[in-house]
Amino acid sequence: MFDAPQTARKKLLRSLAGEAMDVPPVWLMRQAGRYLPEYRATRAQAGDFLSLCYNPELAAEVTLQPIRRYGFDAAILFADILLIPQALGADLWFETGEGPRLSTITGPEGLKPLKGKDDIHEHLAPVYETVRILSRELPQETTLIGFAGAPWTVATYMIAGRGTPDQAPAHALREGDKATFEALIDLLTEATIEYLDMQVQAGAEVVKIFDSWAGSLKGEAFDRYALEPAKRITAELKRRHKDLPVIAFPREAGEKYVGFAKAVGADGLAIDTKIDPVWAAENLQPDGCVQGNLDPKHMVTGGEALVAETRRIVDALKGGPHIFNLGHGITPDADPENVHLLLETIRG
Ligand SMILES: Cc1c2[nH]c(c1CCC(=O)O)Cc1[nH]c(c(CCC(=O)O)c1C)Cc1[nH]c(c(CCC(=O)O)c1C)Cc1[nH]c(c(C)c1CCC(=O)O)C2
Repeated sequence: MFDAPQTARKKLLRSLAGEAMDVPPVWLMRQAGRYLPEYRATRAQAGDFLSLCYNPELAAEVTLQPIRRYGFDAAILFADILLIPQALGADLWFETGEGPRLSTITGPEGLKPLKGKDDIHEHLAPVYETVRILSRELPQETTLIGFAGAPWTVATYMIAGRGTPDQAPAHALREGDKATFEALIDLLTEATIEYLDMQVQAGAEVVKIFDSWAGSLKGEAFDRYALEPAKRITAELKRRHKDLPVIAFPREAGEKYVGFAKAVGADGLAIDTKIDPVWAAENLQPDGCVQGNLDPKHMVTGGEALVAETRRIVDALKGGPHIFNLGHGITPDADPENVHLLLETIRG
C-alpha cells in the first residue's frame, strides 16, 4: 500500500476523499492519444495500437507524454478495455480507421473457448509491468489511475464482435439467452476483479470502471447489469485494498446517476456531457466527488466558448469535491494548444 502522508498531498486523492478545492485537480480521458504528435510517433515505433498496449516501455512512455506536456494531476495507465476479452481467449484486432473487431458470442458455444478468471495474468503481465514502470517514473504529485471496462460494456463488444450504435446484439442475447448472457457478465465481473487487483498491487492508486454503454440499459436491467457488477467489483477490491478509491463512469445513465455512487460504494462519479453541472452539484455531489464534464468538442474549437463553458463547470461544482475532466475522451482532431487554454482557465 501507499504511504499516507505522501498520498495525502496528491490533489486527486484529496478530491476523492471528499475535499472541495479552490482549483480542482484535472486530467482528460484519452489524454494519451492521437491528437498528440509524440503519441503518433511512439505508436508508429511500436507498429500498431495493440503492440503499443503490450510494450511496457512504450506504453509507459505514451502515458507520461501528456504529463510532461501539461502537468495533469493524474496519469491513466495506457491500455484498453478490450485487453481482458483477449486475455480470456477472444480474438481481437483493430481495423484501421474503423475500430475494434473481436470474435462473436451468439450462444452457449461462444463461452466454451473462454478461459477462467485466474488464467488471464500471463497475457496481461505486460500491462502490470507498465504500471510498475509508471509508479517509479511519475512525478510524486501525480496520481496513477488504473482502469477496466465494466462487464456490460465489455460484453457488448464480445457479443457483437465490434462497437455498435445501440448495442442491439447484446440486448438480443440478454433477452433471448439469459443464461449465456449472465454467465458472460459473471466471468467478466470476476476477471475484472483479478485484473484490477493486480494493477493495484503493481502501483495503481485509484481505479476507474468505464461503463461507456451503461445508458442503453434501462430500469431493472440497468440495476442488474450496470449497478450490480460495479458494486461487486468495488466491494471486493476495497476488501482486498482498504481505502482504495474507485471512480465509476456509467456513461449516459441519466437519472440513474442519482444514488449510483452510494449504491456501488464508489468514491468518484464521472459524468457525461448530457448532465448539467448545476444539477450534478445538487443531486450527485452530496454523495461524493464528481468528475467531469466538458464536451470534448471544445478541445477542437477552443476560443471563448471553451473558456466560458470551463468556468461554468468549475463554478457549478466548486462547493464540493470535483475532479475536472471531459464528459468523454478527447478526440484525434483536438488542438493540443486548446489543452493549454483549458488548464490556464482552470488554474489561472
Ligand atoms: C469503449 C472503450 C474502448 N477503450 C476504452 C473505452 C471506454 C471509454 C470510452 O468510452 O471511450 C478505454 C480506453 N482506451 C484507451 C485508454 C487509455 C488511457 C487514456 O484514456 O488515455 C482507455 C481508458 C486507449 C485507446 N483505445 C483506442 C485508442 C486509439 C487507438 C489508436 O491509437 O489508433 C486509444 C488511444 C482504440 C479503441 N478502444 C476502444 C475503441 C472503441 C477504440 C476505437 C475508437 C478510437 O480509435 O478512438 C474500446
